[in-house]
Amino acid sequence: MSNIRITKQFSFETGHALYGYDGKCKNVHGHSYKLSVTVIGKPIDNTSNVKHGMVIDFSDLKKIVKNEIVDVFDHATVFNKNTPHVELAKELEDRGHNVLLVDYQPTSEMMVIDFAEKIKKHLPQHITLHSLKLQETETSFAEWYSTDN
Ligand SMILES: Nc1nc2c(c(=O)[nH]1)N=C([C@H](O)[C@H](O)COP(=O)(O)OP(=O)(O)OP(=O)(O)O)CN2
Ligand SMILES: [Zn+2]
Repeated sequence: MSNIRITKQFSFETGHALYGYDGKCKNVHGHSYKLSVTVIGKPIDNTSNVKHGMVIDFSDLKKIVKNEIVDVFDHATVFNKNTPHVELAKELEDRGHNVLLVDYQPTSEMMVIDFAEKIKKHLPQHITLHSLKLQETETSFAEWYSTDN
């Protein structure tokens, strides 16, 4: 049976600020992120399996990515907890805002690395994470490929 790549796409709205950056993205601002998740595996070849013909049910992939990423990042503001932004984060949290502290600079590169680790932990054994594409704006995106790592 051939190996097949399948992809599911997601979107979420997230705020962030790049502490120490020398451009406008040092300010708190937000993006409508688009995330494409591609996994690779062989379609199940067993007529008595309800998932016959599927690498992984798109809805099972959706559950993993929704639980691990979309529901966590959507309408949250992400700050690097290793910077003075942690004080701003605390103030916002105390005022009831949805704040997410991460231990990295929240660029699209670093977020996609984080997402890859989170998704890999929850995939069934016979499925491999092939790649992720995180689109921050219409013209900017970062990609993670298993073959590069
Ligand atoms: N390598 C990276 N560079 C930048 C990142 C990043 O995550 N990785 N992030 C930002 C900002 O957060 C923001 O995304 C601005 O990006 P940019 O593409 O510069 O956005 P613009 O709207 O100015 O782009 P246009 O050229 O107008 O489409 C900055 N850099
Ligand atoms: Zn940004």
